[in-house]
Amino acid sequence: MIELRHVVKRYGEATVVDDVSMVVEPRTVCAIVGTSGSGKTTLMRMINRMTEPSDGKILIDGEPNTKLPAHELRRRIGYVIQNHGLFPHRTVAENIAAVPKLLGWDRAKTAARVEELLHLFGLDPARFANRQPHELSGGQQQRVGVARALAAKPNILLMDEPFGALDPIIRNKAQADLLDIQRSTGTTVVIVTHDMEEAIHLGHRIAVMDGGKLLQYAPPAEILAKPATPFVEELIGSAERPFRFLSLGSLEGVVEPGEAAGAPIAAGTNRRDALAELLWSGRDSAPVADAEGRTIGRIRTASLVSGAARPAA
Ligand SMILES: Nc1ncnc2c1ncn2[C@@H]1O[C@H](COP(=O)(O)OP(=O)(O)OP(=O)(O)O)[C@@H](O)[C@H]1O
Repeated sequence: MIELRHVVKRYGEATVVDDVSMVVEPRTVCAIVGTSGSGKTTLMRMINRMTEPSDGKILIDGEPNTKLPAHELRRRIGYVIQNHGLFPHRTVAENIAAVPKLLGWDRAKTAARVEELLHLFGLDPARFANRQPHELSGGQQQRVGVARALAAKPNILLMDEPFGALDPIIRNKAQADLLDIQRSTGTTVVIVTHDMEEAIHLGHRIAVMDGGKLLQYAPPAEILAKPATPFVEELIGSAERPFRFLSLGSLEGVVEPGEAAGAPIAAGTNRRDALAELLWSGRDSAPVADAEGRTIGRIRTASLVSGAARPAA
């Protein structure tokens, strides 16, 4: 658990993080969103003391983060930045092994971990382990950046706009991979992003920053349904709001008995994607199939549309 208590950062006269208190529960993803210069990165960097607060306290699993020397704390917390920050003259394997090496892991254990991570991120060790970062695509470099941050199995992973430089398709894949890995390892993730879409997709809770202040800290559904201020509402984007709301919902609850024509929609599809499929194929209903391909009922455009309405207060 990460707990921020009245955290403040000042640079000269400017207060860039202004009395922020929040708790990130273990095994969850917290997405920090806000406009440029709102203090997102500064807030996150105070967790691993890349930036020291001017005031306030940060506790990790109940202990002040000042208990360990800063460099030791940083080795225990994974950190990923936008342009991956890989060492350019080291191989992929050496990059991933950097923190285990600092922690004094033996060769065999380190090599096994590097191999495990390369497999996990879909990078065949025989092809990729000995390449240098410039011999990889942007998406591959970013995967190596995340693998490196996870190498020593940190409980906490901090990510600063990690997918900002990726094209939309690779970005979706990187987000899906992150969620899979987060679920399977139980890592607590704090991710800074400009993109509300990304925050809604990844975050169990979203922290909205503006001018150094934490305006709202709540689960995505609550941010969408009850934005705390006009700024939060603006950030959500009123035109996008119903669709973002739909994207949070599964088909469970809207599947009804009955038949429908045409290609089935997978039961694991979110409501927004299912609606898009119905609209695009010009149907007002579609069969729904489970993972084995068995039809389990149908969905109707009308019931998806009514689920996009603002929830009753
Ligand atoms: N070392 C520093 N010295 C002085 N001012 C700083 C320093 N680091 C950050 N700032 C200022 O603090 C404010 C918040 O910066 P920060 O990087 O946290 O914002 P951000 O929300 O992450 O922005 P972006 O999305 O553009 O990265 C900015 O006005 C920035 O200029």
